[in-house]
Amino acid sequence: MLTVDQAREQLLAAARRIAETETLALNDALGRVLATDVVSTLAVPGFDNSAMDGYALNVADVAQPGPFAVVQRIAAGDTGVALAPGEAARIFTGAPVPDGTNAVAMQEDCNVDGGTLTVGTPLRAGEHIRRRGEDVQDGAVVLKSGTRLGAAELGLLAAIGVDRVAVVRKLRVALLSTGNELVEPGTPLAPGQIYNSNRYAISALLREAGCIVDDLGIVPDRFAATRDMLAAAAATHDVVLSTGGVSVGEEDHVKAAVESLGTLSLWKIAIKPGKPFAFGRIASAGTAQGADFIGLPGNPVSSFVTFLVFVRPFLAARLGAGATTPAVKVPAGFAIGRAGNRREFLRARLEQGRAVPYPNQSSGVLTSVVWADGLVIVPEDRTIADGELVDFLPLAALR
Ligand SMILES: Nc1nc2c(c(=O)[nH]1)N[C@H]1C(S)=C(S)[C@@H](COP(=O)(O)OP(=O)(O)OC[C@H]3O[C@@H](n4cnc5c(N)ncnc54)[C@H](O)[C@@H]3O)O[C@H]1N2
Ligand code: MOO
Repeated sequence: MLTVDQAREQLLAAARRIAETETLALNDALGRVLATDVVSTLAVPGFDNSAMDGYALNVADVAQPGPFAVVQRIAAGDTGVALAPGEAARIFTGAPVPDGTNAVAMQEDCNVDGGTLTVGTPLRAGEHIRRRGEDVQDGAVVLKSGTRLGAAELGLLAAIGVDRVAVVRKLRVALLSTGNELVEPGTPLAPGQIYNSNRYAISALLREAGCIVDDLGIVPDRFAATRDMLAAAAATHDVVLSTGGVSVGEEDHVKAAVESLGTLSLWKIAIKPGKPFAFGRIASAGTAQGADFIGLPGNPVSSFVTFLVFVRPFLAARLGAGATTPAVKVPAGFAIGRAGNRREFLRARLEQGRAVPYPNQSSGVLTSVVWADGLVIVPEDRTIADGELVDFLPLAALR
């Protein structure tokens, strides 16, 4: 068996970075990956400005509490004129401080009587002034190529006046489901049949990972049809992903068809759930190097977990982005007395700061993933004592 780390390393090494880019308006770029570094052509803030509603003055001019003569009024969007010694300006948050200012007094600390200001609380030089460039300096690299654009990144791009960004084009993924027992929701079940849940869960995970998904449905149970479908998918997609049919005893045409069109490695990975996992490449006339093939295990929790642990970082690498798995240390709200030989990802919740696993950890129980807000990592060959610190991966950070 490969360890989780070995499997991840091999996948990342095989991930060919997408070179094509497109330029999008900021509002269309949410979740996309920056294709170039972004350098600011201006400073933010662009000018020294007031952090408070109050009075701009110079504490070196007049011994506090004053008096200062209030001679001008500067609102946000206005510009003032330089202060002479002993003068103050009525000023509002965000307004440029006039030359000669070295502090702003909050209006709550001020007493104004007929244009004469006294300040009740002693002020230090620099207080309540936001300096030019304290957020972004002119010429600074504000975001690096490979950054995934979230709400904060889009706000920062707007703050430096950028309205369009070059991003890596989306990955095109063909999704197929294998299994004669599968039926689509909306259709009645015959004995022995189950609903195709992976199709919906994995399609959603792919879209959350920034992919365009073409859902090819349930593969027909014939070799030639399967091979033709895979060849066509590989010609027009970056990745072909299937669920089911990767374990040992399976009568499954996907594996044979992938092998007839390219290469396939069936991996046994020391991970629970999700031990069987297939990875390969399908050659095609349409693309120079063909499409990647990923075969996820059929059990719904196994496909979900292996997607998060392996496929998500692989797709991110193809887009030139990093995918972090930000584990936090939390005390175990459980104990495991017998060490296993696979690294286990328990579906768990934080309750009073302790990680509590869902009672049924079977790889068919999708309720465990819905219930959980994270995955506890139980290392291979280890027991866990109640209260011991364990790694917890918040699901929200993995999607
Ligand atoms: N003798 C062995 N049997 C199994 C092994 C093994 O090592 N030796 N591994 C087990 C493990 S671990 C897993 S995980 C599964 C993976 O099997 P496959 O990837 O071949 O998946 P299937 O056999 O097709 O299905 C497994 C399970 O999942 C259900 N399924 C499949 N597709 C879907 C879908 N789209 N939506 C909902 N549920 C689906 C399927 O009905 C089965 O119940 O193999 C073990 N066996
Ligand atoms: O590893 Mo399998 O994924 O237990 O069900």
